[in-house]
Amino acid sequence: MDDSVSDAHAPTGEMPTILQDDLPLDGSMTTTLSFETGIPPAMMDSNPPNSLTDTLSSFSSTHSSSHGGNNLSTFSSSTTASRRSSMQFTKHVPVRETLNASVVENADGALQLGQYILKGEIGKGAFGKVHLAEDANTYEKYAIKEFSKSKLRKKDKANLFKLGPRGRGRGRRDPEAKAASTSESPLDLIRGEVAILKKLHHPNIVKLYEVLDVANDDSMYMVFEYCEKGVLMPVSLTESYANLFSDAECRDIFQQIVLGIEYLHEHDIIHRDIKPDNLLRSKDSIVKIVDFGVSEMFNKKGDDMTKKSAGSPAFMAPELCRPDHGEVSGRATDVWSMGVTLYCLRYGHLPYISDSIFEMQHIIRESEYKLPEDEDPRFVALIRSLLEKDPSKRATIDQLRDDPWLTNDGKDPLISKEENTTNVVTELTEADLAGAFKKINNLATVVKAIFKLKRGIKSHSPSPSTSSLEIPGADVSEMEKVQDAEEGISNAAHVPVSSENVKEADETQATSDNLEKSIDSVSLEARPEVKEPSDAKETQGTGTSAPLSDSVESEAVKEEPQGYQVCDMESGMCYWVPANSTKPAPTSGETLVADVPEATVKTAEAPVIHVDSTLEVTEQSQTTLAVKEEDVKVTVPTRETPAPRPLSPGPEQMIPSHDRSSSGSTSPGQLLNATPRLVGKLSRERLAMFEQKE
Ligand SMILES: Nc1ncnc2c1ncn2[C@@H]1O[C@H](COP(=O)(O)OP(=O)(O)OP(=O)(O)O)[C@@H](O)[C@H]1O
Repeated sequence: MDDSVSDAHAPTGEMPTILQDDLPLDGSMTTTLSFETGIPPAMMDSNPPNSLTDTLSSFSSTHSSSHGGNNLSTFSSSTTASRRSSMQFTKHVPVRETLNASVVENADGALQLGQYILKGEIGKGAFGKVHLAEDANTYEKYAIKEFSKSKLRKKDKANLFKLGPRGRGRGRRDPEAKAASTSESPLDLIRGEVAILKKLHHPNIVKLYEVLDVANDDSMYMVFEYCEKGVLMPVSLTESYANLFSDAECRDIFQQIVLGIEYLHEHDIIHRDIKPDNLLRSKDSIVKIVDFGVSEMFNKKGDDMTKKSAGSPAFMAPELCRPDHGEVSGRATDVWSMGVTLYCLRYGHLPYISDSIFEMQHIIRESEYKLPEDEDPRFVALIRSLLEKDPSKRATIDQLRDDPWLTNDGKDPLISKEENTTNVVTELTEADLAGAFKKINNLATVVKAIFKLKRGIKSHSPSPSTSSLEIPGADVSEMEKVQDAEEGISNAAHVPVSSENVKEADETQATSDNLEKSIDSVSLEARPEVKEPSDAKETQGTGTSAPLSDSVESEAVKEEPQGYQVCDMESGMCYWVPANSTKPAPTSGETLVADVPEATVKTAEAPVIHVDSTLEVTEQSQTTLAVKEEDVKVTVPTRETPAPRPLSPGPEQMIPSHDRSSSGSTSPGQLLNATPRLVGKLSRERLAMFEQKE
């Protein structure tokens, strides 16, 4: 190996021992190669060049047209060419893991973490701040993501009652590994992301350099390459982004996204949360795919079938917008999200807009988006092939390679697939996961769980009373068992939809010292009875809680709610709780409210009720968690009543396409059993509301 070629951006300091598993199989550690000329590192391995320059020039001459340079647009010929020359497969530097880091104040009064001088906050993630940092020795800039361990722990607690290997980037593991890890530390939520990022080496994937844990402190850190130009564009549900990209810029950006995703897919990694927010740009305008928090790595080559839903609802593929969706192709869902992203880049707004997750899911499944009449027909064809509702007919990455718009009729082709994907990604192993961080105490042994519900009643005042509460069956091993059964329930994406609900929740959250952003938010919304249009285009309608965008041609007809809808704001998954004559869940007082600390309740008359109270789990035994709280009962399935269905509360109760006549038989018990989540008892006010409605 030629170690003389180094990664100019790699931080200084001792390199850790390189595990076999960290070594790219293709020798990419030896290379600093032009992405434009794209010399495969494998070629370097098999035919070591006499000099790097020789190899570059000879290879370049045979690939001189690989990026065309023929693009007629000013952007492409000037900016793109120079930018591409700086897109490099730099030397693969293994991720360093520092377990006993400290933050100290240096002589200049600045905070310093290891060799990184913290320069200020540049963003906020779900688990903490993002800092701009500078290497004290090289002055190279980095983005350092800070994670609060306590937030992660709380998130993990919430996940105890959810399913499966979920959370931030847990890769799919083999059964043995899964069995071995019956419960995991809060840091496992990041361990999966770190483990995946360790494997990746591509110009369009953000580079993770180091992970630092500060002992006896709440913080841990991930050191990323700095993407100076920030996110591609802000996406809003209410406003259009005015600073639109030109045709050539759009093409250039989308080409880079295609190359990054091709690399991931080729190595059996599904991103699952592609959107402009997760696409940053370096100072050279190189697109960097970030945030592998919900990504998944498949063990079996080509097996991308997943039952998980993840990602932000507005970018979610139609096949994921069904609670009972079963297995779907992860690659196809990424392609859909790429289509939504491209639409945003081109027009500055989303193709499907609603501030209700329910409506969003409905229109994604049933409605069409609008395109300008004078749009380039090549672009129209491309967007249609990406936003194809049938995943089996949706464009594949291979097909995109020859797309006329993307390649500008062949004048601006992509580098070859071989060049793009040569850097081999090795399979994710338990060693990767275990090695990513030092272990901390098993969360399953953590007895005290803080469970908060926000109650800020808009049109109803609370009248608290006190009761002693019990949670039967909150046994972690039992929860593990139901995890698999619950596979169909969505995975928690870390970024909630930017809906009004979320905004309200956020506002309320901001007033609470204790509220933790890290834990999922849940919304309870009134659900209109939906008449499913036989042909979506024939039906005009309004949304449940907000007018839909002009760009949406059809959706549900609104009627008086006959129950309510429970939505996980982060995953976008909703389930329907009927309020019919059988006195279902709400009036029984057994069912509701959330598995997370923050909830809003919507009904037709009282649009939003914030549920706001705090539960403190004070004891745990095999079957019981005792909780003190006002008017709230928290419960999970008991051993005697295992979850009968993989999904809550069963397809016939799931919105929006079920037959309402068949939904009345759902009992609170069924919902409870099928939903191994924390379930709260309704407050008196809330119960009264439902009783009045009946
Ligand atoms: N590598 C980076 N370079 C420059 N800025 C960054 C980088 N990573 C993050 N940021 C900034 O910080 C903001 C928040 O980071 P991030 O996107 O990771 O948060 P998030 O999506 O809420 O993530 P998470 O849920 O993973 O914590 C970004 O919008 C961006 O402005």
